[in-house]
Amino acid sequence: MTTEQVLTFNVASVVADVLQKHGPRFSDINLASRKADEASLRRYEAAGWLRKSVGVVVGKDLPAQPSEEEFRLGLRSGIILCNVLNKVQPGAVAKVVEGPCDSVVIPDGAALSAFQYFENVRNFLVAAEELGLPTFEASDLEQGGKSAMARIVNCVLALKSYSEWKQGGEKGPWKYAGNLKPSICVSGKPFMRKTSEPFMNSFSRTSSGGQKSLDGVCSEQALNGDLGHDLNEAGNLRNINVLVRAALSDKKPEEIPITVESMLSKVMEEFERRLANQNELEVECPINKKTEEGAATETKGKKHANLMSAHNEESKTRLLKQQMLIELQQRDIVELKQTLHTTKAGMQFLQVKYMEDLDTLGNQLHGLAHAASSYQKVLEENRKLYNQVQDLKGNIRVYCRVRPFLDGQSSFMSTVEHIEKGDIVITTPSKYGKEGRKSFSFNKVFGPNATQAEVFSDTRSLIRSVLDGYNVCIFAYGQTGSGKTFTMTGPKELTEESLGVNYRALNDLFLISNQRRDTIHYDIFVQMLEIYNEQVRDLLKSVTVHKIESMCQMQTLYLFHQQMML
Ligand SMILES: Nc1ncnc2c1ncn2[C@@H]1O[C@H](COP(=O)(O)OP(=O)(O)OP(=O)(O)O)[C@@H](O)[C@H]1O
Repeated sequence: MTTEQVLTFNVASVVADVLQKHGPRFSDINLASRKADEASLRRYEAAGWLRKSVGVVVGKDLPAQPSEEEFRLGLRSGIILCNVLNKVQPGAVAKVVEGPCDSVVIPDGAALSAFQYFENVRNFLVAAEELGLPTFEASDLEQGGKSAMARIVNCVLALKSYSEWKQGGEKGPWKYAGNLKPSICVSGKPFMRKTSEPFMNSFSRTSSGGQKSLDGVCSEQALNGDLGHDLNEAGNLRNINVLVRAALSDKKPEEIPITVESMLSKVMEEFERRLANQNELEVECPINKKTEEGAATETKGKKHANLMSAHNEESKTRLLKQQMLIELQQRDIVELKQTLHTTKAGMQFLQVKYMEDLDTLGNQLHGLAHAASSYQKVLEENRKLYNQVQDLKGNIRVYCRVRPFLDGQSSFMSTVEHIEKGDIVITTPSKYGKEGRKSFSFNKVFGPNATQAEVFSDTRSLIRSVLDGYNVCIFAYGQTGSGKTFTMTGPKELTEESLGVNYRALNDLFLISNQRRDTIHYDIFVQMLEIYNEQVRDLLKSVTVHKIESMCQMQTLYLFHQQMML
């Protein structure tokens, strides 16, 4: 086929058909919803044009963007349709019933009005058919339904197209939906009103003249399932985008070029098939060979050729874009792989380092445990040595403390002549010679000025021996008023400095036991006893009295009362 010939189909519809037929998952992209949107757009277009054509007053019943039902009701009376048709083709409808009953009130208004409507609709349909427009059935306006609406909208849009063709000066043959208008194709066939035909038959879109005209073919094509694609080229272009995306959406990047290639080859096949069909049709239809139509056909052919090349260009551009996208994604994948590799290596390095750190920590812990056990051994050794020192110092230690003069006593009455470390010399003025001067030796002698802390300092080491498991006994001995209570407890008004041996010993006992609490658990018990006139009295259990003999058998005694007598 040469480019001079006219294409009776558009390229976009071929591509859309192929994509619909072969595009995978086409049904998944909600075809129904897309068709509904498309139908709505077409309906709005038809309604808008009708309203514009007939004006606000006549078109008051038809909203600008009507629903299917509103569209049907708006056109049901046929008034708008007839008026529009008369505007496009003056005199096409001879009589238009403007009111439901021409202002005559009829009791059974609804039925009669319906008849009046049929009259309008019938007249419109007859006139439209004579013009070669795709028509619908009068019952379509009564019953409604999707396919009925599609037929009505198609008819209105065809009328619109026809009107635009006329307004454009009727240049070239009028074509709608890719088919030449039969009034031009079929030469010598005048427009004929068929008002004399039976009412219902006159509404049939296929029965005109008892045979199917080219209009009929056109109508049939327009009314089949692909109505929207064949009628609206711009819509087809939009659809192609949607279909291409749908066909490629679930494909892997490496599959896209193969898929696109296969789609294009199918488009070419379909295109060639349709060309062949058209050739056959042209052979059968000598009308197309009219010389007066040659120029127009040539122009149309060129237009289609241009359109085809534009489509090819567009397809190539799209293919290039997709290839670029694929390359970009492949680069991203390579980068991601590298990142993954680096991260993996980093993780492995961290794992090795973590294991090394764990080993080091384990070794250090082992060293610490070893040091701790050594420390315990050293500590034990130290304890033994400490207590051996205590033994060497003497198991029994005797200290002497000289009480100072009390208030009211004169110091020149003192019998203490001399004190030096562990020795004290006492003089008795009433006796002379050897008897008047006596010397005594102790572990240590504390003079009248010795403080409570100094007295306790020599006793302190024994408290630690108690906690090491040794028995210790501390007691004070002396005549009445010599200062036993003062040394062991302290004065009546106690201060930190004046605390006696008992308080200080107990403080040390709890302090050391607390320091050792992590390694040794101590239970500490206290007894408070009074021994008087050879009788022992438990001050915490005042009823129990023991003989002094039984008391002597006790191996451990932590605390002694200041008046303990042996
Ligand atoms: N080193 C001292 N410094 C100051 N005052 C002391 C000292 N020793 C004892 N005194 C005082 O001497 C007095 C008698 O002391 P304390 O009561 O301790 O004697 P005691 O031996 O316990 O007597 P008793 O056997 O009758 O109970 C108290 O008033 C006490 O405060």
